[in-house]
Amino acid sequence: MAPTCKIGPSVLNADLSQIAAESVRLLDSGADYLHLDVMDGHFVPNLTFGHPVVKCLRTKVPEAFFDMHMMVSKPEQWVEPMGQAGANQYTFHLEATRDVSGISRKIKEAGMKVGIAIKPGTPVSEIVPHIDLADMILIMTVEPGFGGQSFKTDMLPKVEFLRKNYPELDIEVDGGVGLANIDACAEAGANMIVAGTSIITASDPGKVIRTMKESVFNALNKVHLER
Ligand SMILES: O=C(CO)[C@H](O)[C@H](O)COP(=O)(O)O
Ligand SMILES: [Fe+2]
Repeated sequence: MAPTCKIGPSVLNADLSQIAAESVRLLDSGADYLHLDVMDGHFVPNLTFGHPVVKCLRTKVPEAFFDMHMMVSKPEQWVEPMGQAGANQYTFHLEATRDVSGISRKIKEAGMKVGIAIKPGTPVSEIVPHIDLADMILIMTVEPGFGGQSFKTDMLPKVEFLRKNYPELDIEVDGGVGLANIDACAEAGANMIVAGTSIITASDPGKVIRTMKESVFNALNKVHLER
């Protein structure tokens, strides 16, 4: 099935004391899912929140798709707690595990979709042997750890490679994405767009989300027409 366009704002740079209200505001602005950044202070030099927060958030946001970006050193450790907390997709970093098939099986057994992320320094070729295990591949367009960083355009060839070789794959970009680079992301073939700062700080988040959706929709349509 052809990939569809989905915009998933990250709440990383939102007012985390109001994470539920901020999540509702983003969903009411047209977000297709929520991208929740979990950091353990080991895999990345920053610390955010874990499954207890996700469990509470789920009670306030019962319907939304929670895309967990697990920037943690021991991703296996948090699979079951996140599944029980109500997460829908569990995206671990390829660099954080030696047993991709084992953790992927655990994620599916916990009732979640499998996401595999790679950092800017990891070649896209390293993901190829595992591609059949994944529901989604996340191409980091910043060094993971902080929101508000500058977009790394040189990551887009990784997206192009994946889209060319896996036309049905969900491909997500994450980090520094905004209106200045959404067309490049869409034309490279990304169909799941994570944007934090550019949406959270916008005076009209709905307008930013609609503009991003239009860009990705046009790019997906163009590819479809060229086939
Ligand atoms: O994974 C992340 C950082 O490691 C965040 O999801 C990403 O940075 C989103 O925030 P922004 O759009 O502000 O870059
Ligand atoms: Fe993220």
